[in-house]
Amino acid sequence: MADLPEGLKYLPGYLDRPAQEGLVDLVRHAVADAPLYVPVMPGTGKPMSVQMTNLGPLGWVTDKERGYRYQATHPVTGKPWPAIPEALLSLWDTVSNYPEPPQACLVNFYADDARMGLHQDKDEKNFAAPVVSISLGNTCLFRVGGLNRKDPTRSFRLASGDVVVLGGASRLCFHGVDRIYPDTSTLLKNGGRINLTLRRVTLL
Ligand SMILES: O=C(O)CCC(=O)C(=O)O
Ligand SMILES: [Fe+2]
Repeated sequence: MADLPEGLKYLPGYLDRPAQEGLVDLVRHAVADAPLYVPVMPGTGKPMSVQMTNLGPLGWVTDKERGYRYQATHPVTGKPWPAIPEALLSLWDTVSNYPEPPQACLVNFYADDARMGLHQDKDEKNFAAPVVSISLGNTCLFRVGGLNRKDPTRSFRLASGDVVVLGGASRLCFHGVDRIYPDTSTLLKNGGRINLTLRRVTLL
């Protein structure tokens, strides 16, 4: 696709249907142990429209008082996050071009009316490693811009099985999800969209 930021890899249809079903199954099992919860914005305490959980030694969390950060335990259960499944570690190995494994897999669940505002992924200490994003379920409208919030953006749809790698010069590009298109996939029985992002958090 033309005009994508340098370093952004867009891999449409990267995962076939059986691979997508396998990942949904793994996510379902993980969510039984580490339930989805509603994160709130720092300061205002405003709830996000996306529900979240994590896999891996570290997980991205946010709350009113302490803001955005990574921590080793689920904020509701207090338990360590479930492990990142082998299928995701191997996907990272194939597409990340980074020698160390991911330390966090953020699981975002979007109901069909959820969205995610334009933001940078910058709570990691490691910007050399890419963020690898996997889309499952209903198609979304994804927007990506530049390194400044006001830079021009371009939008494209991410369908179930698509993978995006925000690496290199695109690692800190602003991005967000403007909308979910209902009934565009049969993968999730009750609709909505799951996004998984694999991240390296620490430098070493
Ligand atoms: O849902 C997506 O495609 C993007 C998610 C995202 O940007 C994030 O979790 O930081
Ligand atoms: Fe992001």
